[in-house]
Amino acid sequence: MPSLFDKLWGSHEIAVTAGGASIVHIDRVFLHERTGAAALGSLAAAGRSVWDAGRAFVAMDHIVDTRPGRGQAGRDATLVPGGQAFITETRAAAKAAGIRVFDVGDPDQGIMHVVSPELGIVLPGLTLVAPDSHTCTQGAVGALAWGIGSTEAEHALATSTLRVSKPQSMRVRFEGVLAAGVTAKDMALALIAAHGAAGGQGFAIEFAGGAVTALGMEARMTLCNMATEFAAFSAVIAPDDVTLDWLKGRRFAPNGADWERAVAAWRGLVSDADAVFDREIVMDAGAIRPMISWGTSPAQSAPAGEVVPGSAEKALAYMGLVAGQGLLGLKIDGAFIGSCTNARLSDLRAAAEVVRGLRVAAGVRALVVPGSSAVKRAAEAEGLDRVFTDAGFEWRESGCSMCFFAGGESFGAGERVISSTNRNFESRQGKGTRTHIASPAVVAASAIAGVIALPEDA
Ligand SMILES: CC(C)[C@H](C(=O)O)[C@@H](O)C(=O)O
Ligand code: SF4
Repeated sequence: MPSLFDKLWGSHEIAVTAGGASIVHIDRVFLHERTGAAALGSLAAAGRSVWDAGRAFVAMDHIVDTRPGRGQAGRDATLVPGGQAFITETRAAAKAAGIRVFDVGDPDQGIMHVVSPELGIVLPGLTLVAPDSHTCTQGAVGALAWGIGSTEAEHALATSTLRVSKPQSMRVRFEGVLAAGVTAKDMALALIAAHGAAGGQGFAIEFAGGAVTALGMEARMTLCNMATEFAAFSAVIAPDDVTLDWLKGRRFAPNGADWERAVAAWRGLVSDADAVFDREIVMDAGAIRPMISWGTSPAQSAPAGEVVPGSAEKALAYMGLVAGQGLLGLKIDGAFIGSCTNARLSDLRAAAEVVRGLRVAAGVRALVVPGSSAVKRAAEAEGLDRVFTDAGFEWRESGCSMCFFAGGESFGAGERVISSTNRNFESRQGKGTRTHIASPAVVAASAIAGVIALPEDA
């Protein structure tokens, strides 16, 4: 009868308050330098301490310099004016609290939502919170992971609990088989385009169905990552052999007999056949095409090749588009491959496959920013860095980089950028920058073509 979400919630709910909110046990807290100092600082100022520092982690990712060779500029380098304090204060506070920091220069540094699964910090059946909206990425391994505010992070650090209103449950089933060249990013954009940017609001989503179980682990993270742009509370995928194979041997994952015991428990983390959901959506995976956003919300996305609709004048004006216009063939100024959505090894491989032996079009600024330092090393071991740099891409150090303007670097006003990130909001990648979001392969193809293009046209 219970769904996966019911099982995760039920195993963590400690009490229900008179007002009906739940008190939930929190297994892991992840912080980053943009919001971490606030949480740790007010905790210390209140004279409280971290309940279990061994279950808290900090990643330096949001505002750290990602330009090649940042090491020489010092580990506190940032292009955010006045931003150094975020880095130094977060580091000092974490150190004082005994919390592990994945710092600049550390081989484990990277974007928190990439690093945490990569190291096996997030595991099936756990609850994990972080003051970052894309925390639900980590639900892809079968954990209940969601984004919170700094004040809640302070509370979670101090008590290993949180007060939360129980979300409703939704299952999104992608049935059928994806066509060649269609990715998890396209599945997410198709879902959000069909049901709106607020379609998941108030819901903990379980992604299921044949097209989801057929995804590799990293693609599952892409799908769960985009649940934030669907306004969902969180997203989860039931752990299966794909999950277990991917997690086995990760540094913080259990090993030996502990691993066997854990696996036996994780096998039960599935929705029962007769589980009831507050809402269910079924998507025909076979009908999904490569998606590209045309507006200023991920919901304003359409299959490549379709024309821009006439329903959103403000978004079209911002994007410099007119109704009835096609996106393919539109001239671009920038191409960005990076972020917690699409900068894992499989993403970089897919993009490299497209650019191998080709050159970025004149006038296009193209960048690849690996999601973690480990992804960067693995890509370099395969020679992917050379594939990109030979083609004319910048090959960066890991971090959030130009996924968001607040990282300190940006594209120019009016510039059209195709990006493997998750948000195409106004000024997200620079004041007045026009962002189109798409899969890494489509971004790579467009960089080569100099216009928005599909891999088969690059
Ligand atoms: C800076 C941070 C709080 C923010 C978030 O919560 O999502 C960022 O990661 C983003 O993607 O906009
Ligand atoms: S990569 Fe982008 S979306 Fe992800 S955490 Fe960083 S800023 Fe947010």
